[in-house]
Amino acid sequence: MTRSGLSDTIAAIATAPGSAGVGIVRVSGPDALNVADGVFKGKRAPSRTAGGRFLFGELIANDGEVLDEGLCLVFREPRSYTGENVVELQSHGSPAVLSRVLARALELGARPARPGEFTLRAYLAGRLDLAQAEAVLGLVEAQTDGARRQASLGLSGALGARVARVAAGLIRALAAIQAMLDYPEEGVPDEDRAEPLAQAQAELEALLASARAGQVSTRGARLALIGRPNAGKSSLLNALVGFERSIVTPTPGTTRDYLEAGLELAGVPVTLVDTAGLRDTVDEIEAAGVRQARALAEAADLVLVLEDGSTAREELPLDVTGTPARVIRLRTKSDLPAAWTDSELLDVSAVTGAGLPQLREAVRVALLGDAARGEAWLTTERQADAARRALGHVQDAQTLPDDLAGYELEEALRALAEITGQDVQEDVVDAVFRNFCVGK
Ligand SMILES: Nc1nc2c(ncn2[C@@H]2O[C@H](COP(=O)(O)OP(=O)(O)OP(=O)(O)O)[C@@H](O)[C@H]2O)c(=O)[nH]1
Ligand SMILES: [K+]
Ligand SMILES: [Mg+2]
Repeated sequence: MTRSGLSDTIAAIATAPGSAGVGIVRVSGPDALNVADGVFKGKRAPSRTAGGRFLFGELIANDGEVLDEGLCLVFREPRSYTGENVVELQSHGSPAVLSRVLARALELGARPARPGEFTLRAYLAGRLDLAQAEAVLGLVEAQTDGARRQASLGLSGALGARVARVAAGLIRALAAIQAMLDYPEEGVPDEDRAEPLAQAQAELEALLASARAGQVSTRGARLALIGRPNAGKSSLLNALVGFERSIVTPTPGTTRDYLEAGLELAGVPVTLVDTAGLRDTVDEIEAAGVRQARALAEAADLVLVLEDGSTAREELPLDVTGTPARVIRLRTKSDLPAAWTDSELLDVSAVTGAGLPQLREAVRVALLGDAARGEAWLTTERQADAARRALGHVQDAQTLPDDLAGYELEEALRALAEITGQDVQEDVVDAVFRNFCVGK
């Protein structure tokens, strides 16, 4: 997408494909009001709303045929989403009606909007920064409350504010360095440079720690349940999802093909993967399941390793030396008399539910770390990459003489500015908006 052609008027169906109670065609640009006049005939006096006005009336084709009854909402520039004149034509959410309304808008001089073009215009008009535009995409795509919360925080500008705090510290350090260079005889104290730099570094490290949490909370995570036959993997999956998703029997080797169940854990969209119990077996089907289980464990974001606490402990046919963040070890069937104990493992019972709250908390910590819930996180790889480069420059600045340190801090500030899009190349902006759907 390029920035040329932004002086024209665009139109698109803004609601999801398919039938629904209400559907919206959105029009933005200098001709939006003319388009509205051509496609909409009001029946009653306009009602006033905060941002503009809305009218009840009819949506009409070029030959005067009434397509549907509906509303016309007018948002005059600059008090609109894009900063331009915007009209939203609401009809019943019928694909047939919406395609005719859109066709009429195009006849009247609008052109089809490209993916993300409404939000791109909001960005170019300065109504949103780039991180906020990414948050719009995150909000549209949010499948869980956690993803929604992070997107809302991003959209509110909280991420921009967090980044601005880091930038302010760097500017303070830069000013101190400048003073040292210009007035060496004044004896500017070393702390004036060191303190804001150390603080900026800590804040950048916290921001980067939030990046993994942000990506997990938007993209979701895969959790594999792994263990010997009859360890209680299927029972635990059922207990976590709250219904009998997976077959449970006293026969070892019940689960062969793996199966998945989706749920929300700590605000994260999680896919639980139940697998075949690990053992050597001559059964061809079960052996294939065991091979698959190992591969699923490799590919998972987090592995729950289960061991039956009610029978003699057997060695796990699996290397669980993964980092603690990747593996949570469980002793199952804690409602039964313990055949062994191990303080390294978390006791759980699928039957009584004991230990499940602690398990959910352990999953939360493993997936999200200590990224604070109320704070804005970096949610895209683009943002994380810019923060990583900024941190590198800040670290370098602390080891260099003043004149070179100043240069590193300027580079760090440039990298930070990319997060909110104050200093980005057109192709980066295009890449951000390419991910949007038409109508956003
Ligand atoms: N008392 C008690 N029994 C349990 C618990 N979890 C599982 N069981 C029993 O242990 C047996 C095996 O449970 P499954 O959930 O099928 O175990 P699995 O690990 O999926 O077994 P495979 O699929 O064969 O590898 C069943 O008889 C379950 O009822 C538990 O927390 N407490
Ligand atoms: K079983
Ligand atoms: Mg099973």
